[in-house]
Amino acid sequence: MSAKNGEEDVPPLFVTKAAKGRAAHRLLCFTIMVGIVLIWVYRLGRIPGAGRPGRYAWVGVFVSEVLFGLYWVITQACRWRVVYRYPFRDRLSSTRYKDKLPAVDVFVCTADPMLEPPILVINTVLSIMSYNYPPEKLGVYLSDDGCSELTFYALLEASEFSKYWIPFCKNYNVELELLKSILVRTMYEDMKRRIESAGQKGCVLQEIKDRHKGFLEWGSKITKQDHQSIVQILIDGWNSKATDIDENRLPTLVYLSREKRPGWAHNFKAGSMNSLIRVSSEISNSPIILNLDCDMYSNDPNAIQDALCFFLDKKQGQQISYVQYPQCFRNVTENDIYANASCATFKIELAGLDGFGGALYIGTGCFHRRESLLGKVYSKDHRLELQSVEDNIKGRTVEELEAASKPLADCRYENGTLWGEEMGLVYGYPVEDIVTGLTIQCRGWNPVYYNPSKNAFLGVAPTTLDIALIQFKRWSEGMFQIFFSKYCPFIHGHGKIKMGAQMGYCIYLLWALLSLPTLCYSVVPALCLVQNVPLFPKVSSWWFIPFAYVFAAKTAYSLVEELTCGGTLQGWWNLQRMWLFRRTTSYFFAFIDTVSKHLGLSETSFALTAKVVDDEVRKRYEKEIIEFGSSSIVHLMISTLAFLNLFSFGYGIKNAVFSGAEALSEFMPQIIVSGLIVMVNYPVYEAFFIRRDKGSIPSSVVFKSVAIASVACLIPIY
Ligand SMILES: O=c1ccn([C@@H]2O[C@H](COP(=O)(O)OP(=O)(O)O[C@H]3O[C@H](CO)[C@@H](O)[C@H](O)[C@H]3O)[C@@H](O)[C@H]2O)c(=O)[nH]1
Ligand SMILES: [Mn+2]
Repeated sequence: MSAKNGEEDVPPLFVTKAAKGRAAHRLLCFTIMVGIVLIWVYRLGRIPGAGRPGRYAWVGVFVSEVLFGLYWVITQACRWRVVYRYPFRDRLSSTRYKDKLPAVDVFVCTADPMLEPPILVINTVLSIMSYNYPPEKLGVYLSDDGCSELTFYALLEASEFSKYWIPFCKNYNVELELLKSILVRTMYEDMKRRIESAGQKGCVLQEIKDRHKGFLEWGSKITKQDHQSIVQILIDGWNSKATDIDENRLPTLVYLSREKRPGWAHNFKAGSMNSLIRVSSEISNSPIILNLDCDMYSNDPNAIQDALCFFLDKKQGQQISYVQYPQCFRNVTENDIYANASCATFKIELAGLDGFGGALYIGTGCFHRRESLLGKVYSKDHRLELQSVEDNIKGRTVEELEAASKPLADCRYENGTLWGEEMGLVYGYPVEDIVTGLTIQCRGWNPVYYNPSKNAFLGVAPTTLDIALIQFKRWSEGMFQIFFSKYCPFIHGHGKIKMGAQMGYCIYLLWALLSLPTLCYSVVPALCLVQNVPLFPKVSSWWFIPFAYVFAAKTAYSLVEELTCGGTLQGWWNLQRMWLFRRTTSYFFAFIDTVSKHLGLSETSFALTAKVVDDEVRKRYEKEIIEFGSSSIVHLMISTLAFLNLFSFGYGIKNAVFSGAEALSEFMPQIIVSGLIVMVNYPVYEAFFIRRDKGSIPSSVVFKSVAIASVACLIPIY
């Protein structure tokens, strides 16, 4: 090995490569941009004069096209400089790094034993405990915001089962999904039965409770919203006596339920993560933290090694604050009916943001450097602390450690501190992850987005339309709030992160705003059509070309993108529908709620998504039949838009047939717009006219929406 300036020439642990086809993409962007500008020019030059019908409709459509166009520009920021990362896992196993492997703490968050069944939670925990990583360097912390003895009981069972399970995984090199051995399988099934039967009873049997002191914490009357801090170390992994059946060491396993009291804001997942950071600092204090949602199990026992390649790289590793993996799901059906997989987001957009140094932190599947998460500003001399867990413990007993860490999870602890502001995850936003990632980048760190070919983690995607839309409402609302806060990337990030990254953030932060032009485009052309007010150039005019080109090019582009990312044609079509549903419901209600929050009318909340549904619903999901089923305002909105466009499309066709070529040419673009909306809404009509199952649209919703749509058709156009 050669020596340069006294420094050893170490091979890098990862490389970064630019995506192919940049030039072609940029050329296409240019032509689309020309089309967009021509559309603006056309609109601007032909605003109907005062008093003429359709003047306001015209202006509305024009404003929508301006917003769509500008939004399109920022979505290209994310496609401009796409980069991919490639770690060299094998190089890490060389002797050079053998003793330098840092300890890793894994945080798992759960919040409700009904929506997130304990068996699901411990599946995640068990998958992490069997990582192919020195167990004495691994700590697993479960934060239970549900403060449930059922979850605690499940974790206790898991700690016992792990003694058989971990050696089994290591001997046979299996992962959770490949649970095949008869003995271990039976043990697992038995454990699962016990946990689920406790769940059905709603409590843990006294004879089981007598087996562990931890249950004493649930002695007095405690509720989810009102209880003391609970810290229980179930496996003290630093103790050489904590071993599995093969006498190999076990990872540390800790249960935490931070204190909650009425009147104290608990800040949802961000609060839970911050308690985890502090409690773990008292126990293992590992320099690397992996953070996972409770439904997201590890699918690759070597994922830690991959992530470490980034942190330990001699040249660039020092500045890396976190390594974010994509959020992939184990329950996505072939054509991804609710567009959960977001292929283009995870394969292209996030990699594109990474190209500008703006890799997002998306809350789960993310390895952090503890010090950057704590709020440290990047400086050149940061090194990963290699202090061992034993050193941190300083000979204290399990009871002493529990006693010392409990106060760190108390409500009062954060009073008058910088937690939630400059330390730990940021408070006040339902998307704590995005805003926290942004603040970390603004402190000079350089995160990495890594999308391995083998999924490192697999989570649970929503399986009903309601859950899918509620999730997007929380996200779009949270992100819109960030845009209007002091953390707006253009202000907070000014001079600190690249312009491309600032713009890239806005793809997501501005989701809620997009609801307005989308609603305008799905209502105004339809209403104008039934009132015989033309809004677009005639098909026979030259001006029709930019409209047609921009639409065709963007559509073809998104289709090609989806197919190259592994999606199906049907999946892409489903994405178009979800795109419309999200924008006209989730984003719209998020927009309204954000505005009302600014007026002080409501408070931030975090709507937890259910990870399990009943059998009937699950079967429909597996058959890719959309679950409408409830009569919420969301469904009223969806079916009103569907019927409005059905009416206008029908009217437009009828008119075209009777009024001849001239009218056809004039109204064709509007017929197309309504026709497309009708086509993507096909499942809505089907749910009303054909389906009879419980997931179809309640007739009350349909009657209301037909009434609203009919009345709307009578409104004169201004
Ligand atoms: O008060 C709370 C609320 C939630 N959670 C946990 O947060 C995680 C995410 O909640 P979930 O209902 O599954 O929401 P998702 O929409 O699936 O979550 C995505 O979006 C969130 C931000 O909105 C991020 O925090 C998540 O990491 C990201 O996966 C789960 O493990 C919950 O147990 C808590 O610990 N405490
Ligand atoms: Mn989730």
